[in-house]
Amino acid sequence: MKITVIGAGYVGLVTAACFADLGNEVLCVEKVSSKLEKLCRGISPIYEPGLSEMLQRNIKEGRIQFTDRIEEGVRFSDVIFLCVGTPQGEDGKADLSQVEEASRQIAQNMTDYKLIIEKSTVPVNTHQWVKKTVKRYIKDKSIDFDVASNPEFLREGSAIYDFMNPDRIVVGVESERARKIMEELYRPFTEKGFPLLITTPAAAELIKHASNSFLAMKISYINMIADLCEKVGADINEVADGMGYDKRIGRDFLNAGIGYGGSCFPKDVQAFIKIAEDHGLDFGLLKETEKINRSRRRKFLDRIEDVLWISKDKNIAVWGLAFKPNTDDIREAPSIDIVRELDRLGANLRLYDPKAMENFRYLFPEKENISYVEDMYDALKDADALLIITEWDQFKNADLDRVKQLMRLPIVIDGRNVYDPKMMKEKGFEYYSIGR
Ligand SMILES: NC(=O)C1=CN([C@@H]2O[C@H](COP(=O)(O)OP(=O)(O)OC[C@H]3O[C@@H](n4cnc5c(N)ncnc54)[C@H](O)[C@@H]3O)[C@@H](O)[C@H]2O)C=CC1
Ligand SMILES: O=C(O)[C@H]1O[C@H](OP(=O)(O)OP(=O)(O)OC[C@H]2O[C@@H](n3ccc(=O)[nH]c3=O)[C@H](O)[C@@H]2O)[C@H](O)[C@@H](O)[C@@H]1O
Repeated sequence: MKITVIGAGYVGLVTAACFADLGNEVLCVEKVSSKLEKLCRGISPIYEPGLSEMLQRNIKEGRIQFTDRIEEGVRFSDVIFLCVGTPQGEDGKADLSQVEEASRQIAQNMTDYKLIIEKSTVPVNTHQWVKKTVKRYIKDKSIDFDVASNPEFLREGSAIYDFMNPDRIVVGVESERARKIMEELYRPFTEKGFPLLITTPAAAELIKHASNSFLAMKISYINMIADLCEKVGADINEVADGMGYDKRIGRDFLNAGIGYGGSCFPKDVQAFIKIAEDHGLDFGLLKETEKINRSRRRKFLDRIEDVLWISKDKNIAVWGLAFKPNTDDIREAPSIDIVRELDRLGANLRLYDPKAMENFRYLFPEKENISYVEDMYDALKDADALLIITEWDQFKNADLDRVKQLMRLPIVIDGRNVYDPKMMKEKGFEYYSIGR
């Protein structure tokens, strides 16, 4: 099948690469010239495990191409995925200007039938607005078109695996024609037994926001339990394991820590609160979810101040800047608030992340008290404390004897519960983690 993907970000690029890898012919439209220039040279502008190799393979075999010309994208195929950004806008509402712009551009270039598929996360009933916009801007009003909702559930860091092995595929359609195209598109998945749910577009849009908000709520819930564990001397991991064995609860997303970040949970929870509000409902549960999440970063900073007494002039090593492991994405990462505050307090910070340092440097350029190191152990020389903010595997597998040897003081403040407290104590560390 021929497919057009608009927007080559984390979702668009993975969608384009995976559909190409499944044998489709894909044209990906990206308006940012620096990204496009890289893509045309076969270089992924983002880090996502396996993505570069997949892109290169499919470029070589002629199944994927890139352009910045939307008219080319509209001409190329009848199936157009909208994978543009829907960032947080004013008052926490989703900013839909990229969706509106792309819908308008598609309409202005349409000369025959198109199926426009929202893959971006959008508020319920956005498909109505996309339809209205296309109807307004289309030149030939007799041209038929459909709008479908096909939310994406991939996680950064395991995006290709998630896309290729979905728990479910959700497709919201209004016409038989659209349903048939979507079923054909996802046949390689349904043939392997992955479930495909056909719903209305409104239900599909809601499923996405409801799922993300539920997962965020699960994280805030376990973080509250972690606080309780600290008060009563229980271990949050034991509690989470004990809860997780119950199939109705499940162990996933019960990892306590410094809270969720990333480009989606924070903005999607906010947007869902606003969506409810727009329909006269007070989603207090999600407001609390958000409040708990925000307080995690402050709590971690308070812990640092409690342990070090004064952060000023202390040498602090920071391991992990990305909002989660296996990505270079730092959008809404807890590291941002933590580094900003420690910088304000006058600490000397030596930062390390396997993939996210380039992005972090844009926000925090190197200066007298902020430096970046290429080797995680170099961050530790004469350090008064080590902070762990992202649970990359290389931190889990660190040579702890070497860590201790390099540091001035063997203090580790771990925001992601990477190590076993008993083992750390035996090794002579002063070790602080979450909920244990
Ligand atoms: N990042 C993630 O893990 C997931 C994101 N989503 C949702 O998918 C959507 C996209 O997210 P990301 O890929 O993270 O965003 P992103 O910001 O990384 O990518 C969006 C891309 O679209 C491009 N773009 C915008 N308007 C365009 C236009 N008119 N023509 C051509 N290119 C255009 C932008 O330049 C940008 O490169 C959002 O709604 C997000 O909530 C859903 C599931 C997972
Ligand atoms: O809509 C989206 O963009 C995506 O949002 C999340 O994916 P993502 O943000 O990429 O990564 P997650 O693995 O969900 O982690 C999000 C944040 O929650 C934190 N987290 C996750 C799990 C956990 O148990 N505890 C916890 O603090 C992570 O550290 C991270 O900061 C969802 O998991 C995806 O299903 C969804 O498609």
